[in-house]
Amino acid sequence: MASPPLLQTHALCGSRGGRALWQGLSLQVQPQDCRWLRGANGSGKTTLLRTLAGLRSPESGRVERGALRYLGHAPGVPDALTPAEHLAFAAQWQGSSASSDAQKQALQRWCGKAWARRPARSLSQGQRRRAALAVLALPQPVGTVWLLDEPFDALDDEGVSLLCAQMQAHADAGGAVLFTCHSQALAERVRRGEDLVLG
Ligand SMILES: Nc1ncnc2c1ncn2[C@@H]1O[C@H](COP(=O)(O)OP(=O)(O)OP(=O)(O)O)[C@@H](O)[C@H]1O
Repeated sequence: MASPPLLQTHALCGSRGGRALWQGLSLQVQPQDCRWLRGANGSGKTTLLRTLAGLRSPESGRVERGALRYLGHAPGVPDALTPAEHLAFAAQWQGSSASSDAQKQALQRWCGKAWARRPARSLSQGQRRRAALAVLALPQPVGTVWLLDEPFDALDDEGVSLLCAQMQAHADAGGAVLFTCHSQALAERVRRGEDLVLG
């Protein structure tokens, strides 16, 4: 028997500034999916991810969701926090059982020793992106869906490989990923399951 979807939408419609972006979208995200959400600039990818995450109301229709992690286009690490503090705050906020060991491992994997305890305001875009991505390495419920908006932005080659491995391992473990990315070559390194195309 097929597994139940981890996230699904029913006749979802979305618009922005009076312009319809998508209509009647019935999407099912299954365990082990790693799906590329693609479309031209302005086609509504960010708006859709935010709607799926519950950060924005749809025009009509509904979303059924379980555990999820949303990472926006901007890394979203507050200026005043260090990557270590951001991770500790995220672990607490998620109510995750992330031990200090799990936090340490996530920090070591993603953030350099030289800057993991410096305020984000003093970090580069790539370092900030890494601090945001470290949160995904914390323990989380089985079947969590990751909604990632341009997660490869600003990463160097090593960061890209690390993220590809993290996305694949998450899908292998029964989670799912829906991601945007403007590079076909990058998307092809991780995509699994049908693309979702807007526009
Ligand atoms: N604050 C806003 N007010 C009105 N319209 C907006 C606003 N922000 C975005 N839009 C419009 O909503 C549409 C969808 O934007 P969205 O950011 O979801 O697209 P996108 O596919 O993620 O684009 P990109 O590939 O450029 O990141 C665009 O046509 C944009 O002009």
